Amino acid sequence: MTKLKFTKMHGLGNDFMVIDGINQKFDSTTAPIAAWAQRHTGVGFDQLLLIEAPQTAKADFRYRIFNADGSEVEQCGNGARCFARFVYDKGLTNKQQIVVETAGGVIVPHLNDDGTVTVDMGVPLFAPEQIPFAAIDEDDAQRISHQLVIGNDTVDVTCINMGNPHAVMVVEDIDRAPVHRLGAAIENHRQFPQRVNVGFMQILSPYQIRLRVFERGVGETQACGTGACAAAVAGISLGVLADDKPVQVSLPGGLLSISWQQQPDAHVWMTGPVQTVFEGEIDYL
Ligand SMILES: N[C@H](CCC[C@H](N)C(=O)O)C(=O)O
Repeated sequence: MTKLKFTKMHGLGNDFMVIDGINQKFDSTTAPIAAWAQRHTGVGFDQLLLIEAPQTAKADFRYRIFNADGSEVEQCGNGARCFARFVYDKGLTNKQQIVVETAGGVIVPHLNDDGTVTVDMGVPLFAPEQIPFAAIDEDDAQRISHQLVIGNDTVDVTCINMGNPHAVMVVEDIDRAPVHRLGAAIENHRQFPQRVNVGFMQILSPYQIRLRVFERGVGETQACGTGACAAAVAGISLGVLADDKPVQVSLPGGLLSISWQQQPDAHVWMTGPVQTVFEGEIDYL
């Protein structure tokens, strides 16, 4: 039995088990990821982040993301900030601007001098087939907002792909929103063939929102980076948020700043904090 070294990190309470898969053997197909994710009997985390060598010469690294239920997914915004801090602090790079491949596309974190990290999260996608979302008819397929029937409820969601799929709804008061009931129902709704992350957004001003996210494969988290990006893009697209200044997104775990101009191929930029909590090792193989 060998020991697997890992680092526990978080971005606004969205927490991660970070593994250097370059200098250690790690096989994601056999690792007990869901068991390690358990908060009472395992390490406890929302996602496991695996650092690997890049597959193309254009990138510095590849980083893979596994939810607490063991599912591998395309993108993680809070994880991208922790990834950048990890590879720099571990001496795997001396760059402060890092090009990294993910299953959801190439992103570029920038380590800022004040300790925060700014990430170019790429271009948001809206077409149903890009979410993916199974539109009910041709008219539905032309829209970015869709009506979902959930039992006796009908909810309006705006769908954005940030590398991973998001369904965002506007609510009056996120403290009273049925995040767990409706979040679970929408996550597994038949019109989301790959499931979906579900954002509950309360508009405070054209530049400020409160947000709770019921994450695919996890449940409600303290913060969701791609969810904050998706909510800001949804709000700007719906005309309830402005795009001439960053949108301040207040999540249960703290604040993210999201910038996006509503123009073709405009990139989404996210800035927020990172925290390293402890170094650990666990029996493995
Ligand atoms: N649950 C997400 C992955 C993690 C996203 C989140 N932790 C973030 O910071 O973006 C999904 O299944 O697509």
